[in-house]
Amino acid sequence: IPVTHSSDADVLLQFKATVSGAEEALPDWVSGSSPCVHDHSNWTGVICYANSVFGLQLENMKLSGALDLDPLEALPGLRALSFMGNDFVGLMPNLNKLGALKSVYLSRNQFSGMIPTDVFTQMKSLKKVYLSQNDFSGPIPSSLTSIPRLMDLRLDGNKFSGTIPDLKSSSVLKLVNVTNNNLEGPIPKVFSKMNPSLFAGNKDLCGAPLQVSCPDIVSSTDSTASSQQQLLPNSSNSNKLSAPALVAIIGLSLVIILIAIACIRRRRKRTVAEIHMGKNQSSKIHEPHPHQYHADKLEQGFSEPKSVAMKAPKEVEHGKLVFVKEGGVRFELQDLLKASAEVLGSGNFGASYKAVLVSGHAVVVKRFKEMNRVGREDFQEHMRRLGRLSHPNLLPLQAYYYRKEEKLLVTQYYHNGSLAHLLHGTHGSNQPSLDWSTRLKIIKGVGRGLTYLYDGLPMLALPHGHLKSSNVLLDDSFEPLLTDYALVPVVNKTHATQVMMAYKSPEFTQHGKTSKKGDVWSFGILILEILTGNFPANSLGTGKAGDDLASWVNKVMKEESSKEVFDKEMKGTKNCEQDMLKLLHIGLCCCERDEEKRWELKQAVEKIEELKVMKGDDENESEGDGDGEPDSSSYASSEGEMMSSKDIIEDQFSLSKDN
Ligand SMILES: Nc1ncnc2c1ncn2[C@@H]1O[C@H](COP(=O)(O)OP(=O)(O)OP(=O)(O)O)[C@@H](O)[C@H]1O
Repeated sequence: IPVTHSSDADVLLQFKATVSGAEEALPDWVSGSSPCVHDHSNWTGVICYANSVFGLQLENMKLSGALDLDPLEALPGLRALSFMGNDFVGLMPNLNKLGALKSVYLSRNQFSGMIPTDVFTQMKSLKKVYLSQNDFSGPIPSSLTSIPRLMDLRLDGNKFSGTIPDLKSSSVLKLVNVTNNNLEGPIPKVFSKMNPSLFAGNKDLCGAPLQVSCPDIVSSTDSTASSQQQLLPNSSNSNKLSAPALVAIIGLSLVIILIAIACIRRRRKRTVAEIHMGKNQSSKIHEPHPHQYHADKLEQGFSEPKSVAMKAPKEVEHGKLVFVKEGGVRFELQDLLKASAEVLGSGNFGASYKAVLVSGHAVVVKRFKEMNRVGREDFQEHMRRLGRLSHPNLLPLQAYYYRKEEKLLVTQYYHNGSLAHLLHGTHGSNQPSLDWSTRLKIIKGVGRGLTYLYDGLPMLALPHGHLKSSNVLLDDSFEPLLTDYALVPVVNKTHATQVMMAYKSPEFTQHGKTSKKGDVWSFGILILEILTGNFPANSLGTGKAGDDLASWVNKVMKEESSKEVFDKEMKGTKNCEQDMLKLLHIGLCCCERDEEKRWELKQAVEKIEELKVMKGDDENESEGDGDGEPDSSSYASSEGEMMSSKDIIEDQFSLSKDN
């Protein structure tokens, strides 16, 4: 039997002995057995390739204490390490002896202190460095600038201070996230085109992409001064100006002032027109026919957002935003109104705007009409309840504004947008269609978020109530975040029954009653939408019974073949067909028309969790990520929990290919 060299086992056992909590978390790491057998992992959290250990994925295992990586030096094939979501403390572990690593994931621990400047000096192969949500302080280590292939750097949620080093040496850097630190000074030019929200929540950062200009530094003042000297007559010469020259200068200034006034007027007009356009779109969206809804939705919801001024609701100027969570960035309603805003779309309740505050913090403000089911006090109590919820797959509510006629709910902005946008919107060539492993990861996350809502809000008849693909946002690593959840108790009943997803369920449309399984039905539709790539128009409108997505899937499976059901744009499906069929079956069981026979959420989620997130190995997966590697879609590369062995295997492939 081809097994790992005994030395790999010895090394891992030696490492295990240094980690608190490993005894309970890694019971199958025992002497006498082997971490890899026939190329497959035989020990928890060990990833194997060519019968040797090349990855450790020890995430969310309650491991604690200091992390000493030195014993791992003796694993020649080691390329990826993930310890995310544990309770490790102390200084940043020493990576210097692990020079061949390609990915290091240490997010969501309690590492602290300054990171030595030279920690990454020997790490020439690193591509992904995740240090988010720890307690690191001091400057961002400058040795990061010496990593030639660094693609993805996450430093958010720490206490890094000082300036951001200029990472221009890494020509392939695609994403850097430094939100919520204490950074200051100019943002290096190389990041000027990135999303401003990736720099939000810092002490004093300035320059593009933020809309905060940096104070003049001496050299630029000097150069401005010298260029001014060239353009304007200096004082000693000014006496010598002739009368015609003076007339020309005054005339020119007047023309410039007139042009500026004209531009400001035109700009104002355009802004007002754009606001009107937003209103028209929102009235269009209430057209009764479901297909019309789809077409309008695609047209307005998924197109490029437009810049507008966010209009203050009447009297809003005097109101106060109420923040529902401790900590985090604080701002006033006035700051929101002053912020530059874009319409993201007009939904069933009102428009949603993206607003970028002067600090660079990007938020979404959703205006809710038809939200008067309860009075002010009960509304506030419900918002506080929502504020107490916390789960990686729920978009947290940050703040709300209450006024009888209209409410505003404020959440963080996510630049990847919604699942609906990714499935049905137009995406450029740099954003290929979602692959199988990413789709499964999204469904798993939605299931986890729903389970949390069911456990956290047992008193609600419909804990989500409005689950659909435009209410599933995606973070940078394509982890899903549910939004617009738990609003049924505060939405006017008639409006809720007309527009909210759970009221489109068969039991409500046929018998006018709701049950907790209404959310399961929406989940089933969402699963089918994700697998087929078809927009579930009928589940949103008043489609005939038997004319919905589930019936379509059943029909195609019966009359043609199950293969025909799946989205043709879904890549990475090779060798995953069994799991795809299983998931399709789970989706159908959640869509069962007979509520009695329909699965419980728990059952569905357990079945989904049994499916492993593994990337398929389609030969035709050719979209590169810019450095000639087979790991095509940037989003399939994992953020911690979903880092599959295949992901890491592909890292290994790319490494051997690069060398
Ligand atoms: N926090 C956010 N970050 C990024 N995009 C968002 C955010 N919240 C909403 N969006 C996007 O803005 C668009 C409009 O959302 P909105 O919630 O107003 O309408 P909807 O989800 O289409 O319909 P409904 O009102 O029925 O929920 C959608 O494409 C949605 O995905």
